[in-house]
Amino acid sequence: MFQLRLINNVRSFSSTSNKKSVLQVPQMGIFKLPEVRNEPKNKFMKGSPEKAEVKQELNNINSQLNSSGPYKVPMIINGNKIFTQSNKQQHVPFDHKKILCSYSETDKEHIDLAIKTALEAKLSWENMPFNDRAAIFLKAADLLSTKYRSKVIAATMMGQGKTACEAEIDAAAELADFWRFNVKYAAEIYSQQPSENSPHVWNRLEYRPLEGFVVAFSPFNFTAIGGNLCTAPALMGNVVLWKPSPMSMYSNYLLMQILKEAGLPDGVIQFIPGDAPFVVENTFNHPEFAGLHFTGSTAVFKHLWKKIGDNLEIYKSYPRIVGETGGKNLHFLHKSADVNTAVYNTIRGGFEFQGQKCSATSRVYIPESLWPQYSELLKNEVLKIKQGSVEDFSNFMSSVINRQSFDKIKSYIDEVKEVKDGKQYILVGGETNDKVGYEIQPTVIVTKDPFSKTMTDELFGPVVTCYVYPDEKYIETLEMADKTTDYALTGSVFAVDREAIITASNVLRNSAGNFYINDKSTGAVVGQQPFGGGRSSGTNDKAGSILNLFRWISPRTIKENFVPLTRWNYESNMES
Ligand SMILES: NC(=O)c1ccc[n+]([C@@H]2O[C@H](COP(=O)([O-])OP(=O)(O)OC[C@H]3O[C@@H](n4cnc5c(N)ncnc54)[C@H](O)[C@@H]3O)[C@@H](O)[C@H]2O)c1
Ligand SMILES: N[C@@H](CCC=O)C(=O)O
Repeated sequence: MFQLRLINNVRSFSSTSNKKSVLQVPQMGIFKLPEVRNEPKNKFMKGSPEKAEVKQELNNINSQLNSSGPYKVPMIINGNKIFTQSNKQQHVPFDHKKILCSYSETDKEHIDLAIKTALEAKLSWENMPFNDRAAIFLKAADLLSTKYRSKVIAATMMGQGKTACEAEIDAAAELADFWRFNVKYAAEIYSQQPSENSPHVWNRLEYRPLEGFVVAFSPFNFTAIGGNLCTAPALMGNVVLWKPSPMSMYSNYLLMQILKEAGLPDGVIQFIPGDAPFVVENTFNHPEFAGLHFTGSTAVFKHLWKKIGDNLEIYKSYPRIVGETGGKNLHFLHKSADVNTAVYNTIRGGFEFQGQKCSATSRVYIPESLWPQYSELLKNEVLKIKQGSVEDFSNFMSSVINRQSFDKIKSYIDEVKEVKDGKQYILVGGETNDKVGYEIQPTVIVTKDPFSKTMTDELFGPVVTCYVYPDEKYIETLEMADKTTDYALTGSVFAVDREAIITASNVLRNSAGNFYINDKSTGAVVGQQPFGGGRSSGTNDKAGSILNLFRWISPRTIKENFVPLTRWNYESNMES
């Protein structure tokens, strides 16, 4: 393990109160962090304790909803739970009549209060020694992975429609990894110091947080992403206003409780559910707006970037803009590919969590020599997929998140069914049902048009489109795939032939920020595959890596001279 080399030996800080304290904190040791490893994932096998615990938490949620009604989620500003008159609801996607929670929406008065009290909390927070800041997030990771594990998993299952396995990967493992690995990366940043010192000089780098506050907007599809977007800047000493997604409100609220229990001082992260454009209008117009940490759709991110540009004259500093957005991710098979591997990975990549991952496989290129075998196996296996409530652990898939998403995906499928131009057809799936949940069958479309709408648009649902190419046109088809969409998030090549792998890697260099060889386009693990894409898919600042943390600091160079200066002129000046 590397060592923490803190430069600021003595700092002043106050703990949870907003009063400025004069308490001096000496540094009497250079502390080593505990070793960080990826959180092991439970499998929820029959009879396992973890399965029983999650089932119990699901029962607890149902009992609460039946006896007392939906959970009530407040804003949290400066540690205070605030309920307003304006309430919205989060539904259960696979049983949409059921309301999981109602949440209070922010108004102008409370956004102003959140900004004011965050800025008041800032000095104490940034002055807290790194060891203590680190301990808060390490403790939060441990609380999440033990005491709160099943509770957050159950909330993610009910609210976002994830199966137990998918919720485990996201809400337990990935978030614990984000919180632990970010601490390790922050320590690595702090230990990066100038390598050279002239005689009698000591050069240092101090990694200051940004001046002002950061705003985080998070998407519905990963509880972990919400928990990372607000905490990564906070770990580096920033204060953050977090607007969670309306469709992940309850699980995200639980994270605030964990952070509080872990010792996060009041005001450092303000939880402000609300109308997104309203929150934008009332935070982006502040001189102390210092950064945007966004994950969501490309259109929204581009809109936010323009807003920030329009307000540039207002700001004290140039705001940092970090945004990870949509994808149109490909699987590309070479004729040497292992067909079984390619098919099974396509099913996992395309249909896990109903295809609602930015990294979900949504276009597949198959050489014609493999198509008969590939299409038959794919069709037969997709027909075996069980879909329904996530409370039934034997289901592999559930429902998409809401009515808007259901209608959008259905409209794309219906168009393929209705336009009988002989260019595309449905190989398997294509049925939809919104009676109980927003259910869309796993659907495979086959197209002769490599630029058809389902080959280019992000659908964010369980729809995979296949394009069959002549075996001898491998390079040309790779080149075409590179130019097919504006997105460049994830992509995979399936091949045994090493030359084919090298060719794909070269041609697709800028088509994917995460490139996989004989593996699916989804499932990046913190600490192993830093995640993010280029082009319209985002700023590629790699969530859960050291690169992301660099965006939340503004380094100060410090040079100290130990020897007094005895004259102002130089030796060469003495001759004349
Ligand atoms: N690249 C990645 O790492 C990554 C990860 C997860 C999700 N995503 C992308 O996120 C999208 C799905 O998530 P979503 O449906 O929650 O995305 P979304 O863009 O609808 O919402 C994301 C966040 O932005 C807010 N928002 C919505 N409209 C807004 C507006 N006009 N102004 C300001 N904020 C606004 C939402 O309330 C939410 O908090 C997909 O496009 C997916 O690819 C990307
Ligand atoms: N990091 C996740 C995707 C996050 C986007 O939704 C993956 O690699 O599958």
